[in-house]
Amino acid sequence: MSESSARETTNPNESVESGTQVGDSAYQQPEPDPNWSPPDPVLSEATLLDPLAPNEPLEEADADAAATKQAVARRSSDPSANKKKWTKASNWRPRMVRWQRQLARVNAFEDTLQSEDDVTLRKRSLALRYRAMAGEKLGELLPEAYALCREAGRRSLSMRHYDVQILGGIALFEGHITEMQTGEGKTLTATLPLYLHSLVGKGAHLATVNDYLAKRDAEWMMPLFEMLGVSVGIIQTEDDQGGRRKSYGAAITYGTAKEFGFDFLRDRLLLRAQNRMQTEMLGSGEGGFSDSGDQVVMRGMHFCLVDEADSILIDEARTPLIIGSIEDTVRDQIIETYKWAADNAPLFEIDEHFEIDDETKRYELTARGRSKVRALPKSDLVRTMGLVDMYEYIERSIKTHREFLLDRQYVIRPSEKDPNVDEIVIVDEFTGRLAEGRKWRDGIHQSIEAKEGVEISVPTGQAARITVQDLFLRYPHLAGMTGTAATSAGELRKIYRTPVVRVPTNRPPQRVQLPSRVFGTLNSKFEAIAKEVEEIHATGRPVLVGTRSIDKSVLLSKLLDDLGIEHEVLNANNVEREADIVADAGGQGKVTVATNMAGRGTDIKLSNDVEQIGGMHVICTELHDAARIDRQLIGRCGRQGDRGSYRQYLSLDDDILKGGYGAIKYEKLKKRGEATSGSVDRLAAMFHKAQRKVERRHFRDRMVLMHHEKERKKMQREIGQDPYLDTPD
Ligand SMILES: Nc1ncnc2c1ncn2[C@@H]1O[C@H](COP(=O)(O)OP(=O)(O)OP(=O)(O)O)[C@@H](O)[C@H]1O
Repeated sequence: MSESSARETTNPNESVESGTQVGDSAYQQPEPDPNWSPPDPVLSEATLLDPLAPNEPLEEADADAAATKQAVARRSSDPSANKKKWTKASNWRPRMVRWQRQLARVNAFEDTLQSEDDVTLRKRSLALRYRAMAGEKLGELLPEAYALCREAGRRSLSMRHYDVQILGGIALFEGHITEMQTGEGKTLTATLPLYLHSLVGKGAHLATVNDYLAKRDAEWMMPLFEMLGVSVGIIQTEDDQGGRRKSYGAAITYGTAKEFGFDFLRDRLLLRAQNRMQTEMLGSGEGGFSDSGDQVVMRGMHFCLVDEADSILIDEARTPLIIGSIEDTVRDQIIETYKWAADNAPLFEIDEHFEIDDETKRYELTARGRSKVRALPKSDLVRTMGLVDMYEYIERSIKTHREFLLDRQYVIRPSEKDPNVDEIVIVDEFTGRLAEGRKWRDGIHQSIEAKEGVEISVPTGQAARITVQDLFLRYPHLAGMTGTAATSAGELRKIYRTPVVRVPTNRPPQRVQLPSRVFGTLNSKFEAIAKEVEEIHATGRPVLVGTRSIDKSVLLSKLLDDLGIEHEVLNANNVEREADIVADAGGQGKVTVATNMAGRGTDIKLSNDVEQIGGMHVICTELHDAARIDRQLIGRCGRQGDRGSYRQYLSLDDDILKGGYGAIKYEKLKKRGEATSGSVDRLAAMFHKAQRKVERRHFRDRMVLMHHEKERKKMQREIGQDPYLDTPD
């Protein structure tokens, strides 16, 4: 079938190919420009986007937030990040001119530094630290600090920061979120502001999305920091308090946003406990000194660079971080009810016994459904549960039966604590990795445990909580990096006061988008995907196929086996071989089927021969809930100006349609889609519309959470309680 010709179909099982490129405009890669030349170190207005509209004053969400308030005030009073300066579009140009001058100053150091030995570099670094500690402005130290970093990168990692990376680093120092294309080297760029901010000795944090990336990036960049005499700490979920304290004691600390948040909460709980003890001892005449041996692990919050900023600052912001407290006294009753609901949920029929609200995704029993609940046999323990609670248990269990599926949203694994006991481990929707230690809230996790017959983890009350928004607003200096911030720029600016700038690529992008294909059914889509793999594989180009879930990676693997195509599968069940699989994936004739694990942080290097025959081809088998995740997969090809191509496959069975339009509308749309004789572009647009609907729903969830948290904290403060700690002071 020709790539360029659009055609129409009425057969749902047949592939439909769109004649033009479809979808988000962000997907559309320009044809490589033959006249392209490396970006002028001087950014042009066209390449560096204006950071949108003026910054609105941050609504004083919570007054506790004395610290938050101060942090924001400090950020605003920083001359380089002065809020007022952002209010006029005309003020954008002076900033660019300033950044260009800074870059020239960085470059001016290069020859001198290159002629110096390692010891002299380190002495320079030490001298910078003294100057910073003595109160010299970091902006003044920036040119030498960035030049030192660049030289250390060149010597220790054989990577010299490109000019565009230095410019990105300057924007980060000034509190921006920089949008850098996938594969442009965010990891190396991060070293610049981290090093500069670390000079004042208050710690610089890099927050990323998972333990794996925190460790990988820290270890990768470690030689550079070591050359400059800067210590690096890494926080991992399994670390004990002592290990954490040591890591936070380092000049630069890599960790996940989640761990930073939990450490903040644990420290806060500890401080309160110590204060209480001290007060009690004073009251009992024992004197005011107490030393329980426990110490807080963090040493304040000074600068945080958020990697994958939209993922952390936006996606993760939907759920607050919560530390659980003591066991619930009605534990047995609750466990028994979860089991009872799991056993009975499959007896309930959609429409007859329950309905699903398209907008809110809430499951609600109908009158017949409720009477069915009342009629169900129950043990004494369940019977003592309130009727309304019983309805809720059943509704929740119906939801988990329908929406939470084994090998998609979760896997069952022997527990790390006790290998004889199985446990549910969430598969992170955005990274495809196992999210060890994370649990769904609102009883969903327990409901799934009951469904799968594994031990039900005792639901706990909560002792402390913080939202991602509150956490990051506590840092006086905040910046972020991402491959895909532009779509979230408004939200980021409004909540975090961080303007978004786009940094140009170092070499021209050469990634080519092939027209999307739409199918009637999932099976016909996967068969066509397998055929495309076969065709591209025959040319020798490596192929990477991204699937949305583990079970679909297994399905495709079977189809490829049938065609006799040798391939590797990378999913959360196969983590041990990840490094080997990724190292090989860019070789000639390699085929790799991967879940979103092959997203952010997967740097597939092409072998030399592959670049000549067209680079890697990426196949996206389904749209994800966030367009950003699709772009991350696409970003595995065409990195650093390499050649590459990608194609999006869609089918009317795809989850995104159901998720976006709701079950009832989806059925109607499906019928229309099957019978459509209209434009294929319109069909594909329907999928992207569904994706935007899901994104908008998530946005609303975050706004509701923020509003709710704001009210909650106001109330806590009114009654004189710490807004982050839930049990009474
Ligand atoms: N200045 C440089 N000189 C040489 N190689 C570089 C430079 N900067 C980045 N690279 C290379 O570019 C590749 C991509 O880097 P990195 O993984 O940090 O990109 P990224 O922007 O984080 O991508 P993604 O968002 O897809 O994870 C790596 O192989 C890295 O070695």
